[in-house]
Amino acid sequence: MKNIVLIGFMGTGKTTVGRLLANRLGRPFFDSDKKIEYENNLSIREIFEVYGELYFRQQEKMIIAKLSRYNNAVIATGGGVVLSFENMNNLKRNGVIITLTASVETILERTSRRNTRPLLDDFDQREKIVNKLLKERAELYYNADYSINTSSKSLQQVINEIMFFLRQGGYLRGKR
Ligand SMILES: Nc1ncnc2c1ncn2[C@@H]1O[C@H](COP(=O)(O)OP(=O)(O)OP(=O)(O)O)[C@@H](O)[C@H]1O
Ligand SMILES: O=C(O)C1=C[C@@H](O)[C@@H](O)[C@H](O)C1
Ligand SMILES: [Mg+2]
Repeated sequence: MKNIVLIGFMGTGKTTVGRLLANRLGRPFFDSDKKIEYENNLSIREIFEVYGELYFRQQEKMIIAKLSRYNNAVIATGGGVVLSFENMNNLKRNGVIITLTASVETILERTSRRNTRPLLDDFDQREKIVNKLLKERAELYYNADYSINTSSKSLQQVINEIMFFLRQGGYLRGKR
């Protein structure tokens, strides 16, 4: 069975929704950011600080290539996974791609809860940075089989909407 792959901007809920969805479906869950942290024995923040973003993107490519070879998994990706065609080609080969979106306001609120995202470190400029990155990436996030706006939706509502799409699309082969 195909992997279910969540893409989308920081704070749209990929990690949280992915874990819950995997539980619901009884499938294994992988988060590419978490995998990179584990394999490097460093946090994303430390990787950016010590080795820089380019190194992080290389690590991300390697991990995405590995995860794409799995079957039947739920995969939450990092917000910048769409920046590489190679990543998206790998993920699409054996995956159904779902984009999570959210309003700028929602993104700012959700990403301020924990300061784990080095690209949003400059607190005074966060709104500007989010708007800039969203503009640069908006089109790339359309590169999906389905898209859900998660603003003002509960986690349960998001999961239910994904489940509906997966059933309709025949991606669950009759499983609940
Ligand atoms: N639908 C939702 N309603 C309320 N809170 C949510 C919702 N989705 C996610 N959250 C919360 O928003 C925060 C960010 O979510 P999460 O870390 O899953 O985002 P992400 O897309 O994985 O971000 P990143 O790209 O940085 O990894 C978490 O505190 C999570 O609990
Ligand atoms: O949007 C991005 O470029 C990022 C999102 C996070 O998931 C992490 O992958 C990292 O902080 C970079
Ligand atoms: Mg995440």
